[in-house]
Amino acid sequence: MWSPGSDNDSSSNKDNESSIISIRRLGKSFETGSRRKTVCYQVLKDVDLEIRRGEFFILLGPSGCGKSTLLNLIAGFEKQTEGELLVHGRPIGRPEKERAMVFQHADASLFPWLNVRENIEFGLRMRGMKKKERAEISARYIELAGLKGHERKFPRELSGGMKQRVQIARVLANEPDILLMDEPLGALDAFTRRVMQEELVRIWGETKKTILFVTHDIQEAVLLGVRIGIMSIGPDSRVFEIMENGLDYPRDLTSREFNLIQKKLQGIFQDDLYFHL
Ligand SMILES: Nc1ncnc2c1ncn2[C@@H]1O[C@H](COP(=O)(O)OP(=O)(O)OP(=O)(O)O)[C@@H](O)[C@H]1O
Repeated sequence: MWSPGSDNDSSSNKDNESSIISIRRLGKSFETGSRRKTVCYQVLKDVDLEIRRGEFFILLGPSGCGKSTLLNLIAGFEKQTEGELLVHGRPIGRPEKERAMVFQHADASLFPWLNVRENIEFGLRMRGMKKKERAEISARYIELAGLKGHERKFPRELSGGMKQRVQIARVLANEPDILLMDEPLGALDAFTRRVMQEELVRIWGETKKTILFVTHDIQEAVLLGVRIGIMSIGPDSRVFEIMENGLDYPRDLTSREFNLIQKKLQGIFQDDLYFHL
């Protein structure tokens, strides 16, 4: 058992506390409609958020509030319309390997003609890394993601949970600083999802990566997050509250403390005030 923020970072406490992502008064709007009549839809407005190095941060909010939009901005897939978004103190340009995205549907991101090992090595090969070094790195992440013995299988021969493991291993092989996870377990059955939640906590503990994880599942948020950023309903969505979750890992879904946090979050979403934020 270990506590959030205790032994999860081998670097100094100062480093542990420092921000890796700084978001100030961030806004994002989209122009929609036809060429004749365009409508501006303001998804995010005045988002302020600091993500600490090495933390497991959850973005929690209902469908359509703008969680993926915020993740896409951090990934560099989209550009903000207002405000500031800094990673390592620098404005974000294009997508880079230091900020890696894990998508909900692994099928869309894995190459069907490559086996597990080749999929994991893909980014390394593209960067011109030598075969021996690639093999060492992929072996490490195959082991870490629990894929040993499945290296030669193709995506079509894998279960949903295994495909998600391959996606995570491939992302980790590129040594990102930040993992951006957009409902990565949303497409899995309940049993596999539970297993993968535990695995993710283990992988996070072993790699010390900063994880920004999007979900609309309150139980998942309490199970995984060190801090939980709660988003208001769109349009003009923002992170209006951040809840600290100091429960030790691995977390017990049946414990009184777990249920108290879960109930507190449920209360926020059921309160009439939430709909008028
Ligand atoms: N490229 C786009 N053009 C126009 N509108 C967009 C675009 N991308 C997102 N939106 C709108 O922004 C809003 C937020 O979408 P987003 O996917 O970020 O929400 P979400 O909280 O991730 O939802 P879910 O949990 O259902 O995935 C939605 O109303 C969506 O229609």
